[in-house]
This record gives sequence, C-alpha cells and structure tokens, in this order.
Amino acid sequence: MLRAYTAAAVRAAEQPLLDAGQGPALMRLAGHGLALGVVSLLRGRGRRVYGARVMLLIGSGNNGADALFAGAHLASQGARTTALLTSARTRADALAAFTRAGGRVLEVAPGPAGTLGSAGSAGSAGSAGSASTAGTPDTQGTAAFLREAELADVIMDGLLGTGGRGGLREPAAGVVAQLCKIRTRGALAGSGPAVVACDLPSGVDATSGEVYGPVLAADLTVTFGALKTGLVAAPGEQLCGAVSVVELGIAGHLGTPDVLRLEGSDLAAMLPRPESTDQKYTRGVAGIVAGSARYPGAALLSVAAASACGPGMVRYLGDPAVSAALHVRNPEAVCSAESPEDVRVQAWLAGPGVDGDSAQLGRARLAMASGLPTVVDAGALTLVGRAGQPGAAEQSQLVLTPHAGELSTLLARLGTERSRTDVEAAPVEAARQAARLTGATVLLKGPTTVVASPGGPTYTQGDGTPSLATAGSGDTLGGILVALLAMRAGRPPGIGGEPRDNLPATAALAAALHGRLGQDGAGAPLNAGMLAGRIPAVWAGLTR
Ligand SMILES: NC(=O)C1=CN([C@@H]2O[C@H](COP(=O)(O)OP(=O)(O)OC[C@H]3O[C@@H](n4cnc5c(N)ncnc54)[C@H](O)[C@@H]3O)[C@@H](O)[C@H]2O)[C@@H](O)CC1
Repeated sequence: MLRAYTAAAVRAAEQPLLDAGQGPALMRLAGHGLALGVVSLLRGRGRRVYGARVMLLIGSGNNGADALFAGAHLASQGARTTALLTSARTRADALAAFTRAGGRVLEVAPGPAGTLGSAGSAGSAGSAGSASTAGTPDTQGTAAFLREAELADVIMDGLLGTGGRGGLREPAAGVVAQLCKIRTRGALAGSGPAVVACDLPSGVDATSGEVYGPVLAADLTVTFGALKTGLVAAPGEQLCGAVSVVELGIAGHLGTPDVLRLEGSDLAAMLPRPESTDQKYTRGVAGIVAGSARYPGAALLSVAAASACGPGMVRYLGDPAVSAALHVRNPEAVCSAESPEDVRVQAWLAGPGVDGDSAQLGRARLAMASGLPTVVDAGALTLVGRAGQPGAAEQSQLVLTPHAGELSTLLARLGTERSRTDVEAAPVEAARQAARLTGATVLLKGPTTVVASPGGPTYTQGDGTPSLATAGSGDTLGGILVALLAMRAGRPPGIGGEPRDNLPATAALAAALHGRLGQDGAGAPLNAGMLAGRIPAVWAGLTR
C-alpha cells in the first residue's frame, strides 16, 4: 500500500534531522537521488549521461538547491548542464557545487556582472547562505536558456517544492510558459526534452494536488522523504508522470498518512476467494435496483459487472421488460419486481438509470434504509440527506459514487456551493466535505478516484485510463462495488483492520479493479459493454 503525507507532515518529520544539523546531508542525498532518476530516464530513452544536455530551472528555496546538487552529479559524469537562476536568491553551497562540477549558469533574475562568481566562491568557502544578486533583468540569459532548451535531453524543474504557494510568479512563470510550448512542439514531433520534477512539479500544491498554472508537466517526479498527497491526487497527479521516492530516513517520524493507495499486492490480498465450505448465500448476494424502461442499459451493465465478479448470486429488482433484456446476457441473475424488503441480499446497488421511474426510486429508498452496505449512484443520489439533522436517516452504511457534477449538485442541495470546476480542482477536499456532511463513504469518480469516509482513511486510486471516461462506465463500477461488498460481507476486513474501514477499503478496491479494466489495449476503442467481459482475466492476473 502506498502512503502519502501532507507537506506539513513531511516537514515535521524532517525537523529532528534538521535540528541535528543534517540539513545539508539531506539535500545532498536528495540531489543524488534526483540525479539517479535523470540517469535512468536518459538510459530508458537510449541516451548516455556523457554529453547529454540537461537544463535546470532553479528557484529561490531548497528545491532549487536540490536540483543544483543533482546537476553537479550529472555534470561530473559528463552531462552538459545549464542552470537558469530565476531568483535573486540561490543557496550558495549548492551553486558552488554545481559550478565546481562544470555546470554553466545563466540568470533571469536581476544581477550585475560578477555576482555569480561571488556566489561560487561563497559556496566553495562552505557557506550555506544565499547568494544575492541585484540590478537589471538579464533577458539574454533567459533567451539563451530557451534556445538551448529546444535541443535539451532533459529539463529539470527545481523552481518550487513543498514551500511553493500558489502559481509561479514572474519571472519564472514566463519562462515556464515558454518551456510548455517547447515541450508541446517536441511532443508533437515525437522528440523534445523530457521533464524531471524535483520533489513535485512547480505549481502543484504538495498537500492538495491543486494546480496553479502554468505548470511544466513532468515525465518523472523524484520526490524526497515520502510521497506527498498532491502527487496522488487529481489534478496534480496527472502532471507528475512516473513518481519515485528517495528515502531520507524520515519514515519513522511521519505519523498517520493523509492518503492511502492500494497497489496490486493489496488487491490480490483483498479480492475474495471462494472457500470450500461456501454455498451461494455465503459467497455473497448482490442486490441491484437499477435501470428503467427509459434507461435499461444501466441495469444491463451493472448486473453484467456484478455477476462477472463471481458472487453467489445477483438479484435484480425492476421492470420485467428490463429483466427480460438482461436475461439474454446474464441468465444467472435472479430477477423480480419485488420490494427490497422482501428479498435477502448482503449489499445493494441503487440508482443507475432510475431517473424518472417512481417505482425504482421507491425501491432505491428502501434499499438505502435497509441498514445493509448500499452503493448509491446517479438518480438515487437525490435521496441522500444531511447527517445529524433531526429525523435524518442513518447513512453510515452508504457508499455514494458521484462524478464531479453530481457531487457539486449534492453539495448544493446540502447547502454548500462548490461548482463542478471547484470539485475537479480539489477533489480530495470536496469528497471529504461530502463525507462529513452526509456521514457516508464517498467515492468521487475522476481521473484519480477519491474515496473519503467520515473519520476513516482516504484512498486515492489512479489506476484508470481516459478510455474509461465513457457512458456506462460508472454503472460497471457500481456493479463491481456491490458485488465486492456482498462477497466481503461477514469476512475479515483484511486491509484497514477495522470493520468500520471495510466500506472505504472495498470502495477503493472496486475503483482499482475497475481502473485496471481500462489498462489493456492502450488507446484501442473501448465501450462500457466490453468492461464486464474483462473482469475475470484482470482478476485472475491479480490473484494468480
Ligand atoms: N526540509 C528538508 O529537510 C529537505 C527539503 N528538501 C527540499 O526542500 C524543498 C522545500 O524547500 P523550501 O522550504 O525552501 O521551499 P521551496 O524550495 O519550495 O521554495 C520556497 C521559496 O519559494 C518562494 N515561493 C513560494 N511560492 C512561490 C511562488 N508561487 N512563486 C515564486 N516563488 C515562490 C518562497 O518565497 C521561498 O523563497 C522540498 O520541496 C525539497 O525539494 C530536500 O532538500 C530534502 C530535505
């Protein structure tokens, strides 16, 4: 399982080492790890370090210093390194190490001739202070950097790390905007520089994942000490590329993670297996209230997905015409037009495709009041209320599965304005807010899926691909989740430990499994009807 932390938690964990005078050593360790990341990226592209052109963007803080130490390593291995100082302040020991190794320095910041020489000598004297510059902007330095960047193998982003606040300010913002264009041109031509972010892409908030443009999207992010939440949360995650963590020896001081992420080995441990004493009722009965005469497809998709997960039984409640249609593909489903109160299941899915069908909405309401784990999707989200109000229904057993637009609508109904754009900009916070207001577990669908629960852990799953952004994909997720909830009912909670954690952990498991259904066939057309058929192979690949 991956564990991610807030910027504050990482800083607090580093503090004892900083207090013990380990700051410079940590920075060198970080720089070394960053250099190794660049080397492996170059090798992966068939390039040698010797002679490679590596361009460094350097900000005023320790993040820039890490990048300079990395640049020094690469320069000493024969890379042609050029650093652009974007601030009048640069850590002198790092700059000295860089220039001593043969790195070339350009300035965008105001600076009279000769300033850099004095910075270098300050560093060589062992000082860790800042090299200050003052004077008029050296636009020639920027122009030269941008010209060379067109031909670079790697651009290293050492502008802002965990100390960044909001979007880059000028002059760095202007340089990054130009580099974004160079990167886009290069990508279109199938060439262009790779981008390596130092700790995190500058402009991505380390704690929330919020993005303040312009941001240079990275191919690789080398982060220090621990994963930060912003690297595993949308929209920041989508700008990080591959992420690797350089250990700094702070793991023992990090405390409780802010966010968890299930990996393949977790999925293998959590996916339920039939036991020799099982019969169909102990293997889990998934109940589904979905679809209507107007939207039959939602029922077909959710039943197909639930059934493909292999529960003991799938019970479908709804319109007989819909039942007849879904029996063509899933003859094993037990269908009726009964009430949820009259059938026995271990978990419910309520809501996909029920809009405008009063009988289905009535069944959804009863399923939600059953006290069983219940996935609440689409049309049934309108039935969710605020927790803690007099007479309010108990909702702690519900798992709400909105997309950003549905979450915005739900929050507005609960008295909190947050536009769809706002939800997409800060999905972790939005999901947590909805969980607090409703008392339910909230699975917020998006490029990175968030699972938040009141008082429980938050998961973010980035397993999906853009191919999954297609009509009916959510109905498939709902089917997977209800099957897993039914199959895991009464079994040990596994990951999470506490029974209370079972809902968020199972929701994260479903999101991860669903995401992996979109991973095969890189970019080949995919529709939701194809997803259920992929479940057995993906499942078997995880558990074998
Ligand atoms: N704390 C530690 O022990 C370690 C920290 N490390 C590095 O240190 C970084 C954090 O260093 P800092 O706290 O110096 O923070 P940063 O290097 O992220 O930057 C802080 C500086 O940027 C300026 N700044 C903030 N927002 C800005 C914006 N929007 N536009 C332009 N300038 C802005 C601030 O005024 C400040 O001067 C980490 O990301 C990591 O790279 C590593 O060296 C490992 C050890």
